[in-house]
Amino acid sequence: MPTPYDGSFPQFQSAHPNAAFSDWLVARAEPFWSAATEHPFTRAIGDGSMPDEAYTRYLIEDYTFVTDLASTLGYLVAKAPRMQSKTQLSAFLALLTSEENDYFLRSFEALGVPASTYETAAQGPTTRAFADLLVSSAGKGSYPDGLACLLCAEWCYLTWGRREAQKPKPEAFYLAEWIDLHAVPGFEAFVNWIIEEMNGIGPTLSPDDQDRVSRLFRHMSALEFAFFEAAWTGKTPDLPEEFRQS
Ligand SMILES: Cc1ncc(C[n+]2csc(CCO)c2C)c(N)n1
Repeated sequence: MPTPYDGSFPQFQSAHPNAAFSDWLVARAEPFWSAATEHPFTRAIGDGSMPDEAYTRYLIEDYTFVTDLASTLGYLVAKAPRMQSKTQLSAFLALLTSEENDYFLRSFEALGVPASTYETAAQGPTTRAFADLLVSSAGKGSYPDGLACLLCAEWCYLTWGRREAQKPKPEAFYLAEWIDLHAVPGFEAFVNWIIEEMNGIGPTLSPDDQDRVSRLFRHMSALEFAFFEAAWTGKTPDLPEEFRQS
């Protein structure tokens, strides 16, 4: 696994003249960024080795989390400084609250999960920590704080989605569609927009704000890893020491 870069953004730019702010965020988020985007769970989605039990655990947790993501996007629409940004974020919010719900319902049916289970499921501790960081950063923090968390969540999914889309399609529709959803051009365009938005704003922030944004992106990367790990193993993973009290 790659080791983290621990310098500032200007230091990173002197060493890598073509580097963007988002490249610095990824470099600072290692080894968690790679551990999340290359998690065995993400490879199993595309290679036919996914146990039903693990995928069921994952979807039940993810279904609860999508509600929190919708709240996050609401905060970001409110805080975005420009109309063009509000347009992008609200279009994604509309997608998230319509088509995606249908995917979950069809998948639960195929996996034999009754509505009484997925409608009332309480979030496990990892999902709660993940959703809390996302919602509180967007709600209580600044626009760049919330954007950094959204960037991590969506870019992580685009990264594994594009990789798994190179493999032959899995038989189960819920696996094939989950890959498609994260590898289609519309999703890629949205993630590229978040990357560009962050690359535009990041360099204008104070050193303290840049540092905080990078710590949020790093913390989110660790929680994305933990989210896959919880689904994959059926156990709650311990978070690394550095994230325990923040
Ligand atoms: C834990 C977790 N992290 C990120 C995503 C990514 N994500 C959330 S909504 C959405 C839009 C289209 O699916 C995407 C990519 C997820 N699902 N679950």
